[in-house]
Amino acid sequence: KIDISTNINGIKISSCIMNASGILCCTEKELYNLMMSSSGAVVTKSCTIKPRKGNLKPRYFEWKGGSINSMGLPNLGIDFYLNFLEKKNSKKPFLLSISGLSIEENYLILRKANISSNMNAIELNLSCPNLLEKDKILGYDFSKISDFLENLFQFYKKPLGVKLPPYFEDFHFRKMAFILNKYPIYFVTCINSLPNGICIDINKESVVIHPKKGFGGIGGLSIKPFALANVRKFYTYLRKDIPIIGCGGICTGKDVFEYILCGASAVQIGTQFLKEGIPVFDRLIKELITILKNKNYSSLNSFKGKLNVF
Ligand SMILES: O=C1NC(=O)NC(C(=O)O)N1
Repeated sequence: KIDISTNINGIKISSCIMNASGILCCTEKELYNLMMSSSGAVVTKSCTIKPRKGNLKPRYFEWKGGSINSMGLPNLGIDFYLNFLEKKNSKKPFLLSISGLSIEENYLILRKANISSNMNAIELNLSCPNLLEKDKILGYDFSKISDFLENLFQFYKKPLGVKLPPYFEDFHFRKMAFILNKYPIYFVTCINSLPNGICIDINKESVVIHPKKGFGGIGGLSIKPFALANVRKFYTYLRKDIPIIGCGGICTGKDVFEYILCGASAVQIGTQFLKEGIPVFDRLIKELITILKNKNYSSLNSFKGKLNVF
């Protein structure tokens, strides 16, 4: 019997494969579909204090190498998601993603969330690259994050994980891990999209998305090597009791296996979920189980983090 369930700091997740925040997880129907699907958990669209329309369209584009997006956090507002969580009657774990446009807005949202009992954890998005109102990704401002988390954990005592942007230099991984290791961080999700790429349509000789002169977050196949590296680095530098959720370019069961091998305890599916829809979860589960069977592994712990290096 192959067991692909996982445990994120006490949150038991039946299957280690779930959706990534932002993909088909904004409206009541989308959340209901995810709740009834084989996704191990439901991660909601990052929300703000008020509903938000998001950036002008076209704001999403796919090509064989992945996706580019500048959605701009379109969402139904924190009250909608808290209300949905109160009403839901499913046992499936929910990660409520939040992304205030300012530190103060994050406090406001978290104070509201502090009252709700029906979510399993917050996924604090520190890495949205597509906000016209801001020129900096919070995840790259180490001193601001440090102050923010210091204040946040004075009043927020419920399970809370963070969603990080990609880092590229060892010094940055060490710096970020040093900050996170000071706090009761429930999990770390690596990575959000690669910020500010552009894709071009040579027929029109133009960019393919409207906002920010065509610059947007890159997701899908082409970012997997960077996402795997971020999982591996944080697995190396974070406290051993902080589980890592891998995200970025997962298209097959083999990709899921690679993330667990790097140290991830679970994975999130973004671009491929948007391309394939709800059936992606059953396909990835089947493919992962086949790989574990062929390798004679009975659970994720048989090989989690055991990446060989030369
Ligand atoms: O955190 C985010 N990452 C993205 O790639 N896009 C969305 C968005 O723009 O709403 N947010």
